[in-house]
Amino acid sequence: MKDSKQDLNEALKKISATSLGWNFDNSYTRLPKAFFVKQKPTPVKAPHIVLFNQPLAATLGLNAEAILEDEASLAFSGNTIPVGAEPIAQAYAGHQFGHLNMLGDGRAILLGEHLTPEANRYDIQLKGAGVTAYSRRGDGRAALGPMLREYIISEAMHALGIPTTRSLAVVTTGESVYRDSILPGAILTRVASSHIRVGTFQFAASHDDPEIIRTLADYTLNRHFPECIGTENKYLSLLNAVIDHQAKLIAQWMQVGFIHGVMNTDNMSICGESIDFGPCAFMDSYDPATVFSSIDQQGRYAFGNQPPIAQWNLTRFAETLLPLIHQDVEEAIRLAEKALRAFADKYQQYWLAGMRAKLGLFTEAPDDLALVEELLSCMKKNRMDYTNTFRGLSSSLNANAPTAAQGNIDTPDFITWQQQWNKRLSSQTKSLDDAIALMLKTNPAVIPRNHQVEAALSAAESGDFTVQEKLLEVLSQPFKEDASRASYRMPPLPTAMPYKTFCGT
Ligand SMILES: Nc1ncnc2c1ncn2[C@@H]1O[C@H](COP(=O)(O)OP(=O)(O)OP(=O)(O)O)[C@@H](O)[C@H]1O
Repeated sequence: MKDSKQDLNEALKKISATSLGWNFDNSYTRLPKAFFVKQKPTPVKAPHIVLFNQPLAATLGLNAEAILEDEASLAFSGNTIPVGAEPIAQAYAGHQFGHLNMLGDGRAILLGEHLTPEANRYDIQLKGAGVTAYSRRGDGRAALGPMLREYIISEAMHALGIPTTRSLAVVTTGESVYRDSILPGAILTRVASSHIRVGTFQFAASHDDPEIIRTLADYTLNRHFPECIGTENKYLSLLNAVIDHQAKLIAQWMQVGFIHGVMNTDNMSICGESIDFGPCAFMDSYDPATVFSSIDQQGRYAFGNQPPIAQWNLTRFAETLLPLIHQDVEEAIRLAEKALRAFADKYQQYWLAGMRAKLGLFTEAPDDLALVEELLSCMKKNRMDYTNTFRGLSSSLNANAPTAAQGNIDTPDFITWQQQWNKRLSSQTKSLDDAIALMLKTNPAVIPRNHQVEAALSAAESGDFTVQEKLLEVLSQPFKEDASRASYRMPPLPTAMPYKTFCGT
């Protein structure tokens, strides 16, 4: 992006709409009118682009090098609408902490679907772009801190190899938003394979018309699961595919210690991407009861509850599909229940396969589950750091490791566990070097530590984006380890106050 202070005129506005190279094809707007309302973003006073994701722009096939800073500020604030975009707010419902509500994009506006040169389809959405028909009593806006947080965490998740929506840009608006205090406003450009949520199906099912839900299911099959279309019962196949994707996703979250924090059904994406990074955070010391969100008083969305909550959400999804799965209600329920029961097995398989890799194991042995569970209970008892313990395991095997076995300790239970694990490793035909290599690409050295994220956000709120830029750079290579990154691996001080996250800002 070139730095330019040239004045903006109408001609430039027209260029800005096209010069990025958007290629919109808005299939969602061809759905029945119930699914969305047409809604343009509300222009903001003084848009200024503060973050732009060049690698993601390249993935999307955009001409990011060519765009001027002022053009980008207009384009990513919604002050100009790209040619071909058909801005809408999407309707959806959602079980929020167990209670069903009718929702919809209250502060997000979908510009449209961009087709990359390889014909991959991505939703381009502006989050914080103004009021919509679904805003209820909200102002349609977002504060800078939470949008930067979503940018950091979503990009960190991507670098960890976890399916996720992504962040293309953050623009400050020059306007204030009023929460508990007065905060700077911002807009995030979110990129997603789609924004079809479990809640979108719940919204469709709330209509007394099976054709509405069939239309959404067919649309979803075409867009995300074309391989299911030719099967004997394509709607049951859809249910199975969504269950499978979620089992895999949640297993990946559990392997890196990610706590989503607000797994409401409107925050579960049908295509299996992580979405909505409001109150999420990564766990430091291992404890399945860990909760960071200030509003999750019962621990509904605690770390260890994420797999059963995913199954609960999938059950709500299955309910919406019942009329499509079979004409006979009892048979439909029987088929759906069978599919849902498979979630636990699938999840366990994905999780155990991932945990084996974290321990450098290439083969399967009957005692592996017990080996993993013993390590976790030792970590819990000794309050060991989840990320550093796993990363430290490979250093403990390697006398030439770049750093000391950071995170590992010498309590009798951990030493006994290490002996069992070493025995298990030596039963493999693969070499120890192979095991170490597997572990080093499976166990991240760096995750978005809560205190690092907060430091980046508070610097940004006072106008200094360099802390965030450095953090983003480190997080873009989470498996890399060198002395310059050592401070990013430090857990919070034991004396630090318990960390709290907040959503809805
Ligand atoms: N400031 C706001 N103005 C209007 N609606 C809002 C506002 N904040 C949240 N909402 C709406 O409240 C609902 C729940 O909010 P939540 O914080 O889970 O979503 P979000 O972060 O805005 O959106 P998403 O799930 O798309 O990431 C959503 O329908 C959202 O659009």
